[in-house]
Formats: sequence, C-alpha cells, structure tokens
Amino acid sequence: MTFIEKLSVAWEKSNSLLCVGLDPDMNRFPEYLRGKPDSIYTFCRGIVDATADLVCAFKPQIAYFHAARAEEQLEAICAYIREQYPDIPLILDAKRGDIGATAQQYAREAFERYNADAVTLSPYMGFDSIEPYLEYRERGAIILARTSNPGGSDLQFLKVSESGKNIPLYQHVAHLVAEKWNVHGQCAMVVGATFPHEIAEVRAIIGNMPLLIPGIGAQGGNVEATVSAGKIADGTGMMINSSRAILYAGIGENENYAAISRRAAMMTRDEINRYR
Ligand SMILES: O=c1ccn([C@@H]2O[C@H](COP(=O)(O)O)[C@@H](O)[C@H]2O)c(=O)[nH]1
Repeated sequence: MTFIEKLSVAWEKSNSLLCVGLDPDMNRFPEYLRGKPDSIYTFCRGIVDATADLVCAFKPQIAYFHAARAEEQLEAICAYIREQYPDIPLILDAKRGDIGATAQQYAREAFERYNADAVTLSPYMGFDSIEPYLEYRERGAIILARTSNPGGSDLQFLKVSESGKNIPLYQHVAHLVAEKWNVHGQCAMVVGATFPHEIAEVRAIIGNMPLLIPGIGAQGGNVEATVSAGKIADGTGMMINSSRAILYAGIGENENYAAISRRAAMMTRDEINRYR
C-alpha cells in the first residue's frame, strides 16, 4: 500500500485529521522519567499508546532525537509505531534537501533506517534533490510550500515570474510539485496553519494532494480557518499537526501525563471535525 493510500484509509478509519507530533524535550518530561536512559522512547510510547485511536498520523521530529543523541530511541519508537499501529502513517519530519548523491543517503535513512512512510523535504535545491526520495514509490515526499514561521516570508513571499505573471515563490513551488515533480503520485505539501489564506491558495493549485499543516496549538493557528481553507470535497485532505500543546498538556501531572495528553488530543480532533 502506498503512503497516499495508507493515509486515505487512516482518515476514514480514525475519522480524524489530527497528526500528533513527537517533539520530545526532556526538560518538559514528567519528573519520574527524568534521567532514565530510555526516557525519550518511554515518553513517546506513552503518548503514542494514549492517542493512537485519535490520529491519522504520527510525526516524529528528528531534531529532538538527534540533539539528545537518541537516534536509537527514534529507531525504537518508529519500529514500535510500525509494529503496534501498522495502519497509522509515520511521517519523519527532517526537512531534508541536498544534492542527489547525499539525498540518496538521507532517503535511505528516512525509509530504511527509520522505516518512515513519508519524509518532509525542502524544495530549495530543486528536483534532483527530491528525486532520490521518489525512487521509493510506496513512500511519501512532503514538500515545504509556505511554512508556519514568520521568517518563512523572507523567501517564500518573494515574487517570481511564471507564465508572464508575478506570483509568490511558495505558489511557484506548489505549481512545480503538482505539475512536474509528482511523477509517481506520492507527493504532499506543507503549509502552516498560521497562514490560512495561503492554505487556500495552495489548495487551489494542487487539487486533492494531501497537506501537512503544522501551526495549530502552540503556534496559535486558527483551527476553523485552517480546516475551511484546506479541506477537500470529502472533508479530508489534511494532516493537521499539533506537537507541544498535546505532548505537554499534562506537564506536572507525572505518571498521568499521557491521559492528559489524550484529553488534549481528543479535544483537538473534535474541534477539527466540527469544521469539516
Ligand atoms: O512549517 C512548518 C513545518 C514544520 N513544523 C514542525 O511541526 C511541529 C510543530 O510543533 P508545535 O509544537 O505544534 O508548534 C514542529 O516539529 C516543527 O518543526 C512547523 O512547525 N512548521
């Protein structure tokens, strides 16, 4: 089954567009986990088990694992999700982008070492930096268009000329992906929930291609505006990510942290579903 097929089944089965992001920050862990050798894996497993029936995807953020020298724990949590929840798409948020030969190694890392269903990619270095990921036909390539951070405007809002019209760079990227790069039908795109107008612009360009939308929760993106701008005719089309607002909802709750995160995930899923 391809990434896109798996995602469609997950949307239907879970009745959820929520993607829970795994951004494990040890400074925010419950007291009883601090200092334990496998605390990152244990913390994430608690969140995964508590929210698995509420999500359409999980998205581990590679930086949190690598910065803590916890690559083996990232391998372990990816393997756990694959084994215990094989129907839930696993997205590795790595935002890779490099020359082809190096990209081949990054693709091996994402799809073979971590066995992710999809990986996030920067389009900045062009098609040959994306192509090695597309060789893995069953896996997904999720390409940044309009990111959720304010500084994304520095480049993504620059005007470029396309077919005699001046359009923002992020729209040019959406055209490239939809019309040229998505050769095997495995691409998706990132647009931040902090930019609902741009979600609608990208949706108009890419048709029914899935969107990964970070920026609700801790970054303050508006859920109603996001869903209205990004949904497709059947009320799906989006993986709406929330990380910190769910992971650390139970801060100070110690052993009970995962139950509080579950409650936060349920409320977020329900809020999203209200506007589908
Ligand atoms: O444009 C982007 C692309 C990726 N991210 C990532 O999503 C999560 C957001 O975390 P929150 O705690 O829900 O703010 C994080 O892993 C980012 O690296 C993004 O925020 N914006």
